[in-house]
Amino acid sequence: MFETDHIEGLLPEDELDNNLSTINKSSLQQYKLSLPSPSNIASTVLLNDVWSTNKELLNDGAINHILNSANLLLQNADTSQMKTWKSCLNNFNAESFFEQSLATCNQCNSGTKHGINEFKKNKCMCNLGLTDIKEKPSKQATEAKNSSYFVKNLNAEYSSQESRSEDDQRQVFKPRFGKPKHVSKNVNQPVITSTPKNEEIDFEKEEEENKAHKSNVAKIMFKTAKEALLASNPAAKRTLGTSRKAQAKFVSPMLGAQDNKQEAVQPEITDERLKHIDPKMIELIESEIIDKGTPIGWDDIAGLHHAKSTIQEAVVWPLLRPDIFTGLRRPPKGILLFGPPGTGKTLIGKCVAAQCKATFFSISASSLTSKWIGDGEKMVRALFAVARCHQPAVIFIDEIDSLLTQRSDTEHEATRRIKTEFLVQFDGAATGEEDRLLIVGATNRPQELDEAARRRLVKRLYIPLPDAEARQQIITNLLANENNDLTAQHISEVANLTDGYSGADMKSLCSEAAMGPIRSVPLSQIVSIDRSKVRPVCRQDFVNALQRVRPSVSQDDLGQYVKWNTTYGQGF
Ligand SMILES: Nc1ncnc2c1ncn2[C@@H]1O[C@H](COP(=O)(O)OP(=O)(O)OP(=O)(O)O)[C@@H](O)[C@H]1O
Repeated sequence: MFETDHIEGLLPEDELDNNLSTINKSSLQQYKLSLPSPSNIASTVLLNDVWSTNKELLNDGAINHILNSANLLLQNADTSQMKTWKSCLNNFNAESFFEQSLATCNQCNSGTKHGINEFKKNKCMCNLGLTDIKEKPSKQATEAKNSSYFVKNLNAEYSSQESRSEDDQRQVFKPRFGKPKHVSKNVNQPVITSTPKNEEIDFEKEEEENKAHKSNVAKIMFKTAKEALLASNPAAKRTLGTSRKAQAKFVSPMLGAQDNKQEAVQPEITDERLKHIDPKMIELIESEIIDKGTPIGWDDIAGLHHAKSTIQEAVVWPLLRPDIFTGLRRPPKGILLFGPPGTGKTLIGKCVAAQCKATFFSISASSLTSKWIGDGEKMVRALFAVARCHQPAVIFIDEIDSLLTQRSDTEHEATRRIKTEFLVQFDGAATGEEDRLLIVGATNRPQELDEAARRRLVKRLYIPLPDAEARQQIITNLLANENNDLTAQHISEVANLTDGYSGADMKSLCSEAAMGPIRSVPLSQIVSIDRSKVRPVCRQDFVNALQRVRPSVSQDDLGQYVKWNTTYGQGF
């Protein structure tokens, strides 16, 4: 540790300048800046470097000269302007400093300063003006000798080395250059013989401490956006940085946005049944799989009277009155809706959920085997677990054929595992007396379902294409909110012209017809025209639309459904 207390003030400023006259001023400045603290690391680095490269060549005079120069520099250091030593040392060239600290050689009359290389090569042993300062003091040594500091700290101590103990000898070198150096016991050769290992360790330690300090300061000064927000708005704590839990709603991170909505934040799910389920999956199910759309009523589904009454009797009433539907009246846990695409299978599933006041979970089986490939198995488990927490619940599985296909040698291992998990969960739901879960499977390819699926989906209902009456109802329902001048006769006419159209096809037809009035508006007015000025949808629009929208289901396909229905369906 550099001892400033007893040195400061001992050497007047101008004397110091004189003593340092042979030393480059910019080096002095650099050295001053490199001093981070009174711990004097920079000088230690410098001297370690010099000693490690030149220790065999250094004689007493050279050492004393270096010590003296460095001492004076240190004394002159302005601690108030100190910067961190490491950043300053980046620019610090110890070798150049060493050269600058050497005086002009006046013994070999070279007239120039010797470089460190000459010094190393020992080309000139005239000591470069650094002969033992006791016997042949150099100019700066003479000047320094005159100063009280030098007399007290260097010359006097050095001259009395012989009478010192080893410990005391260390003190000769210690105060000016940081940590104590090991010196030879030979008083005539007080050359440093080695740089102790622990000194290097100390140095590293100091560097570590410096880093830690910087990091601490940075931590104090730096605030992340989240921390800044929390500092100014502690209420935001609940919504930032943590994953939302199963029932948590989205809360805007905007300042103050949530102030009025605190009540809307729902409590976390603490249900034991969800303990082993990945919260992310629960969240996904809550956000993507639970259908929170408009409730569907029986009247919203055109036609399909048989299917509707069967479902009502088989599953809706039992779900509403589980106390009556026990024993033999116990409802099936799974039903299958099969038929051509766009005939209202999903509508029926939604309607069942709405009528039973149940939570409607809607998932596509193909997404289990593709979108969540790898996680499909877990997703199935999570789905049933969340559904159990939301009883009564309807789990609607679209394209169930892609999950419960007939086994084959080419079946993918992941798909097989999902399927197994699904059947396990299904059976669990089926046997759980208390569970009020209904699994509704929908498929356009019932013939691909395997036996295990057929057995579990006890009620298998054919959802056919809508008949003329159903198509008429679909048109009427869809036009109810549109400006139109179609009479019942017109609608019936359109219904008769659309044999073979599915419910989804009918919807497309009505959308196309509704574009007729818009297409009749001149392009120049389309942006500005008043809504009331747009003409109503008319019969001709449907005639035109019929040219563009064609039925999507082929007769061949219909034949297969009928056949499968005869074999495995409820039949009607
Ligand atoms: N019977 C129907 N009554 C009223 N609208 C229907 C009917 N069938 C189909 N639709 C209309 O067709 C759209 C698609 O129906 P839905 O999704 O229920 O068919 P889907 O049988 O589930 O089809 P997919 O097999 O392709 O999944 C519905 O949104 C509805 O507008």
